[in-house]
Amino acid sequence: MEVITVEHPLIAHKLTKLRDVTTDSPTFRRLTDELVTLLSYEATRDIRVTQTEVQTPVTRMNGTALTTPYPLIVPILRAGLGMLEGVTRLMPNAEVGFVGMARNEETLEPVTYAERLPRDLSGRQCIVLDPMLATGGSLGGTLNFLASRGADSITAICLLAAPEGIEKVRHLTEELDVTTRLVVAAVDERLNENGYIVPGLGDAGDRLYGLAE
Ligand SMILES: O=P(O)(O)OC[C@H]1O[C@H](OP(=O)(O)OP(=O)(O)O)[C@H](O)[C@@H]1O
Ligand SMILES: O=c1cc[nH]c(=O)[nH]1
Ligand SMILES: [Mg+2]
Repeated sequence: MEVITVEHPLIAHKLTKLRDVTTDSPTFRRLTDELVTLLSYEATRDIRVTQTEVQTPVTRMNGTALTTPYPLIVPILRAGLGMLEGVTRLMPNAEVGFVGMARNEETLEPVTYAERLPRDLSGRQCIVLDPMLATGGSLGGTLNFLASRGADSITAICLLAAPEGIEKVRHLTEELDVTTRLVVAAVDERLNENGYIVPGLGDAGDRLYGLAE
């Protein structure tokens, strides 16, 4: 699995604001949206394209069009939903599949409560959205769903990742034999005893949408 940490002053600035405990929900949502749009620039670098002719006001020329079908966009609910608009704004015609997972905060294992994905993803590129890659259980489970339906190239966009989660997902993708890239704004130090990313930004879902229960 290729891991791309996008180093850019705008990303570092917005991520710092996002981490700030005093940042309120509306600002957190806006910053998440802006960050995912910036990360998408790197995450879509290997998106498939075809040549197309275009008539300019002056002449005809060879141009570029995204190959259809576009990559399937898959936000992992809840927190991944906060990243959806930032990607679909760039590819308005892309299809969206959904995976709903909530981590059991005692076992740290993800529980899947929703799954709405196309049955056949043979030969399809997919872009998975989740702000946090902590133990890797949630992203790993989603990669399993996509690979079992035949997806052949998966890019995950995360805001923060822990080294422990990256290693777990790396092993899994070797087993699954699916080309996977991770595009991330920062790789943090570690997980704490509660499975939270340190220094991190807290619970991304709660900061976007309020306490779950
Ligand atoms: O790598 P992991 O250890 O699986 O942890 C990461 C997951 O935890 C968070 O979701 P959460 O379970 O809090 O659900 P939520 O989005 O509804 O808040 C986050 O958005 C990831 O999906
Ligand atoms: O730090 C973490 C770990 C898991 N999920 C989050 O939202 N934050
Ligand atoms: Mg949460």
